[in-house]
Amino acid sequence: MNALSYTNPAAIVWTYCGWKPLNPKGPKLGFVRPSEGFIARPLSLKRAVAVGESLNLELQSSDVKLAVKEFEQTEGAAAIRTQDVENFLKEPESAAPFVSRSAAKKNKKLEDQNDFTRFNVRNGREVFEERAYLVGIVRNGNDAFFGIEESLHELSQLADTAGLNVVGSTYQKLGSPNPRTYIGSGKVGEVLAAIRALDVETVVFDDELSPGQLRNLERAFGREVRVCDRTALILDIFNQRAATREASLQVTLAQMEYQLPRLTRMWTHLERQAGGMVKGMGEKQIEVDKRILRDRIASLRKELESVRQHRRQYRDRRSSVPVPVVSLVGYTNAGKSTLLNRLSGADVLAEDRLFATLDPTTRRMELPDGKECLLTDTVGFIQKLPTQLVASFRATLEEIGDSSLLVHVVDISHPLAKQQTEAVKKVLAELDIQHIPMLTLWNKVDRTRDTDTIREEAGRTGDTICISALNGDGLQEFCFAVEQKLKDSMVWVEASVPYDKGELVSIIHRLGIVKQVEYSEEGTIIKAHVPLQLARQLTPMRQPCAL
Ligand SMILES: Nc1nc2c(ncn2[C@@H]2O[C@H](COP(=O)(O)OP(=O)(O)OP(=O)(O)O)[C@@H](O)[C@H]2O)c(=O)[nH]1
Ligand SMILES: [Mg+2]
Repeated sequence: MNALSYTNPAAIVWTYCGWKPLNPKGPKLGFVRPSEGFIARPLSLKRAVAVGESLNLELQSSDVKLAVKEFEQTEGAAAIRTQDVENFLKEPESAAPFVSRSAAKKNKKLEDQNDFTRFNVRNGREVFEERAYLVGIVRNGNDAFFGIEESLHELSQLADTAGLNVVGSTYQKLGSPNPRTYIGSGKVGEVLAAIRALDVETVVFDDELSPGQLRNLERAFGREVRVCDRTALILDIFNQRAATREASLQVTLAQMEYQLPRLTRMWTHLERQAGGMVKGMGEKQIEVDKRILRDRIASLRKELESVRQHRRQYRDRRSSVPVPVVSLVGYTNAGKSTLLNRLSGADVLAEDRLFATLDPTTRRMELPDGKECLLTDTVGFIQKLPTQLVASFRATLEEIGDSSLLVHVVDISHPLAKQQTEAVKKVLAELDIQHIPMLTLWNKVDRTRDTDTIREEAGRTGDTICISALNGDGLQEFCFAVEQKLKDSMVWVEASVPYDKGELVSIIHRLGIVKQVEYSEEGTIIKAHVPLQLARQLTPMRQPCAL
């Protein structure tokens, strides 16, 4: 049958694919794929337009009147290339025979394998640069503080960090995400058209997808297209970046917990880099895999606990010399590591990518008055932080609770500086650390245009200092502020330190502000402002303070 005998573009598409009409005379055409006996329902009007557009077919309203109702199984339409259809429409008889979907994919895979230029080195690993397409939604009455464009922009930065090549993006306004496919079915068709037009290999969604949504979207886009969400992307980045045993255990655990309910071909990204591809897992296999996964999760938890125990002991030892700890917190890419490097001469990786730092790094830093403190760099925050990650990294984040001072680093040159600040505050609020004094740094002032206004605003906010970690602007002011804050948080003690504990006296001199020293028969009587932890150590030796 000649496809041109149909006026419905969808029908042309299906016939071209070699499908047979179910009822050639009826207005609502269904089609049967002969080899598989699969019955396709007609395309919706919207979908037909989308498919038609992707095929560059000119649609008349009379053409599409026939195309009604939802069409969910889209595999057939997806395989056709515009050029093929054009050739077919011009010369139906002599056009090249339709290349079956799997053969076309095989060819494409071979092409890919030869495409060595798409292997890039990221985080010391070879990553295949897949072509990615981003999809988000704007919820009506959205109370999120990130606009959709910004959220997608951030998603594209994440994709870039993960080693993907973003070729396009789209979004849809919805009351709430579609429970079956996250976006509406019409939009699914549109994305599918884009997948074909741009040769997309991975579609990344801006929110976490439910296991059902993931499955349905995978089905809609076909097996060769990887469907992935923001969470999977962040987990992927963390996996690539984890350097210490603890971080890599935490990430693996988070990944497995995410993977468990979604056990499909989701995690082929890394396997694909290794040259393999898990495909066509049978139901039974999935059940077996789920059990294996559960067992591994349990043993990982145990291992993680013992690693943490180790670190806790190390930390306890460290706190036996109670040097005040200043923790740098803030949104990812705010400049925390750059600041740490600048102030302590450390050599922590700082780069213009999200999540450069995963492991807390601590360095000694000298303050203007000669006192010292420990400066700790922490993992950056991000909006929509995956819950699995929050849980896994909780222990790392909780260490912030031991600090004497929190320094919130903000990239003030970022257009969304305010929203990022709020997102960080939200995570901090969940950590039960409100009692710790906080200093805010507006970093990257060298990149801002109206520096004076920003400085004025910082002045009004109080406890906010403008700096440039890059060129050193404002760092002296910052150091003085840290010194002042630490002093403010010190406790006044009067203690009689026995002579056999002479080392304590030198610690008090090193960390505290000593006001008076006297020598009695029992020991050194010392009056000083000292950090809280040191005051606790001195408790047995303390004397009642004179009022
Ligand atoms: N212009 C300018 N760039 C800066 C400044 N501070 C940091 N940067 C740049 O910002 C980027 C991110 O800096 P990092 O120090 O890696 O940021 P981070 O907060 O540690 O990021 P994560 O580890 O990902 O959380 C790097 O390219 C830095 O060179 C600054 O004061 N001015
Ligand atoms: Mg960093």
